[in-house]
Amino acid sequence: MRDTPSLSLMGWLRSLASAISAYIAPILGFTILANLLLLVSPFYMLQVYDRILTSGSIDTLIWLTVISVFLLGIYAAAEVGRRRLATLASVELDTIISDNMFTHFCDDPQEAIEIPSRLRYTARVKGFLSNQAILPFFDLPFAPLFIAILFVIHPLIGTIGLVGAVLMVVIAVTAEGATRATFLEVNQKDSQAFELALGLSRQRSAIVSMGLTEGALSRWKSIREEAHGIALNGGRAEVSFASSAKSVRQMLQILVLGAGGALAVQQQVSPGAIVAGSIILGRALAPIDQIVGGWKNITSIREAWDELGERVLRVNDGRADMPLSRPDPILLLDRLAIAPPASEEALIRPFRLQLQGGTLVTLLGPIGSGKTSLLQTVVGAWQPFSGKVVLGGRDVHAWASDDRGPYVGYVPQGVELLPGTIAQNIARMGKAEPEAVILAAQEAGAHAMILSLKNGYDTLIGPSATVPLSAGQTQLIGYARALFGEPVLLILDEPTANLDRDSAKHVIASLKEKAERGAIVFVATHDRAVIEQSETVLAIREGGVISADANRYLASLDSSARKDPQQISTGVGKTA
Ligand SMILES: Nc1ncnc2c1ncn2[C@@H]1O[C@H](COP(=O)(O)OP(=O)(O)OP(=O)(O)O)[C@@H](O)[C@H]1O
Repeated sequence: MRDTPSLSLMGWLRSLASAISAYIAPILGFTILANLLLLVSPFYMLQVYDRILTSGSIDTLIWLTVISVFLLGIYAAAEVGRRRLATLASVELDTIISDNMFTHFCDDPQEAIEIPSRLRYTARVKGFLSNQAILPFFDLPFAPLFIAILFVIHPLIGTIGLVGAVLMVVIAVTAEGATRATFLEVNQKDSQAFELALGLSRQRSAIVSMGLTEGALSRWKSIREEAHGIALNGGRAEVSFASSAKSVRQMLQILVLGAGGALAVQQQVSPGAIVAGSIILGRALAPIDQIVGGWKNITSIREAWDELGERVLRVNDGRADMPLSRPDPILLLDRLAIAPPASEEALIRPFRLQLQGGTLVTLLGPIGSGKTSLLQTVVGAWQPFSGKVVLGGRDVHAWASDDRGPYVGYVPQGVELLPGTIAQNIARMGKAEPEAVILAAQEAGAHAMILSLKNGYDTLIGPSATVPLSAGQTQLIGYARALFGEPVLLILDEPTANLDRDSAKHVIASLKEKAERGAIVFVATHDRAVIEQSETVLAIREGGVISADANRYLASLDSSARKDPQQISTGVGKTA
């Protein structure tokens, strides 16, 4: 979270306006109409006090009333129009941000972590428009017009209006300076509390089993208490500014009435002008009053806008690349070096490897050596530190994820499924023929297990699930998802880790079968049974990748009677 916003208030308003530019002109049109029609009531008062009361003409009064009511009807329609447009603009903005958010989510692993907070910021910005809190900013430019009318009524009344408006702007500017720091501090504490709550909800078992409840609760309480303390102190300033603005506005209206009364006694203005002047002053000051009263809200939106950043606000040009055909099953890791996102040092030094369809390769290495990192890079989730991953002649990282995805099956370590049904998860959340879903489940050895569930393929996963799936069940469904659509490249990270012997046997047999049918199968594993089915092993050792014939590797393991993959030495040659 930044301490100061990157944009000034005007800069922020300009940036917001450009994001919803299509709506600005129509909202402005309705605003002009509504503000001009706001003059109907003071004009009506002026006529009633100065003409009707002196002439006693009931006919004129009736006509005047009918016309005024009609014009106020148009005013109401203009208000509805601009409010509706503000809501539509909020929907448009939400769509732009969501589209961009998911595009960046695919491009940059760091963006995935940001999504929950970005969603909270988006809701704030959207609320600013849908709650019509933006409209006082549209009304503000009409304040000079109303003050000019006050000058026409009488220079003294105009001067009171002008001084009052300047005073309220000073209150607004001071309020911004005085409350911003507090607001940002409270927000920071709120985010800390939110992250702690998220951690607690994910680690309930560890907390309960090891008696961490009291410690977690006191940590939570201390963050909340700090936030409350700051909010209470800062809240006092905020309430003072809002109340000052309100009472200044009331006082000014009294002053205008008083000054008007004095001028009327001296017959410098008519009695109607006193009432009209007071109403017009009220209209001139209303937007400033609303802006000062909602300052906390505005600070919060500006912060959200800043955090979202220009990137997620850029309008999508809607262009889509031409989908590419099924790639040839040739995987080239070309001088590929691996590093976790944002890391400045390579975890795995450059290596070269080419795999053809029909091969099953196992990836070995001690814990933390970079197996998962290597697989994440090969599937396109992480950018290479250097070098390229080329599938069927196409650079995986320059290939749009949605277009590339159908040709890649990936079972990550610790599979997690998306909220939805089992069938939707296997079908990768897209539309699919039931036969294709069932085929993938059968190949993964998950079909019987799924049918044994009460709702079969319609069993819900995620927050709406009645019964959570076990780790093994989740892994099998994750494997079926990877097999769906017959991908060219299958990448699996410890696919047998949570499985019983029979399921593991089925998975290994199906991997072998997939390879025999032409796919490239690349598996990180500690499971000897997988290595026995593979032709080649790759081992990560001290930041380098070495390759070996799987049979020779196993023989060397047996001869040394050590099962640690780090021990490969015999028959292992460096990759090109
Ligand atoms: N998302 C990430 N961001 C930053 N660093 C990461 C990330 N994921 C892994 N690392 C780091 O990369 C290194 C290798 O981790 P990786 O998970 O690739 O190892 P591994 O060989 O798969 O281990 P294991 O056998 O335990 O699964 C670790 O030091 C880890 O801290």
